[in-house]
Amino acid sequence: MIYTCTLNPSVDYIVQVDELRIGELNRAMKTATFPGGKGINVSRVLKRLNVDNTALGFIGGFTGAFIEQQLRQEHIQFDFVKVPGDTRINIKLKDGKETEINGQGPAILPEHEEALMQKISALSEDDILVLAGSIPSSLSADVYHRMMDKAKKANVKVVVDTSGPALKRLITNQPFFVKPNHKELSELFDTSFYSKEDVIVCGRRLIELGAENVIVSMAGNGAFFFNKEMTLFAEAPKGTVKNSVGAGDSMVAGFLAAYTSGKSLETAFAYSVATGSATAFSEDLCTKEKVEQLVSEVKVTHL
Ligand SMILES: Nc1ncnc2c1ncn2[C@@H]1O[C@H](COP(=O)(O)OP(=O)(O)OP(=O)(O)O)[C@@H](O)[C@H]1O
Ligand SMILES: O=P(O)(O)OC[C@@]1(O)O[C@H](CO)[C@@H](O)[C@@H]1O
Repeated sequence: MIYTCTLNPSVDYIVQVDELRIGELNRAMKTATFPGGKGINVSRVLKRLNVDNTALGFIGGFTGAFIEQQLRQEHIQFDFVKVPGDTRINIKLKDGKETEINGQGPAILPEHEEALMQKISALSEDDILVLAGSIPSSLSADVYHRMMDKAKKANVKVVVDTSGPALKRLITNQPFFVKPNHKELSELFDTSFYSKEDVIVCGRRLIELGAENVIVSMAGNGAFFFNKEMTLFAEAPKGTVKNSVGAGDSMVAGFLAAYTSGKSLETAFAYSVATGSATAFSEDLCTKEKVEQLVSEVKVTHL
């Protein structure tokens, strides 16, 4: 079973305005509300790709109830730890550009953290654990590290989709799969990228540091795949971007859906890119039909 873990889920409130005027009254042309948070997005896309999974994490209040209700409607299993306080609301403002304001989220108490750790300890070999998203400020920065230790003791494969110091700390713990975008990768090595070769150098360094499989996404400019045996590149399919929120999470889901169904790593990489673009070209997260349609457009080359 695949388990996703979202320490700080969100209700994503999408607000579309003609032109955002700071300091003035803006009237929305369109609004929408989605259950969000990186792990929850991975869960939703996996389910759309017919992969059963369970969403873990912390949830609370009326916003938490909304997320649970939406997941129930989509027949996604969840086993959240309930916390006092409301799950955050993240505002995604669209006026041709995308401006995001992510909330803080409720405080997590030690007993809640312990309850989640117990769920992680109960995972077993053949399970995959996806650790995705930011760490709430009330938890210590090494929380993912401790979760990963528990999971690895039980031979659980761990997938990491986070950034900054948390990502740096986790790489040496040999995650099965990580998916930074090019900006997160350059920040990780405190450098700037001027060419694709620069990206390749840092991508390969993640493998040397311990990651088993790495995808580095570069939005419309395609993506790289790295492991000990190969380096691959894929162009992103062409299309009109409607929403990039969750495109990266969709890549994680696409890769895992293909990999767990026994496809080769090359094919899983192509699925990953197709799934990311299928979400980028959709209002909400992608559909399976859109992914199937785009995957034939993704040409993978060995470098
Ligand atoms: N302009 C685009 N054209 C085609 N595909 C795109 C475009 N932007 C994003 N994608 C698809 O989405 C994937 C992930 O995009 P990106 O590199 O922005 O990841 P990310 O920053 O992790 O995303 P997120 O917005 O979810 O944080 C890309 O690899 C690509 O498949
Ligand atoms: O604040 P974090 O945890 O870094 O990111 C949260 C978030 O921006 O990521 C998802 C898209 O990847 C959204 O659903 C959600 O609002």
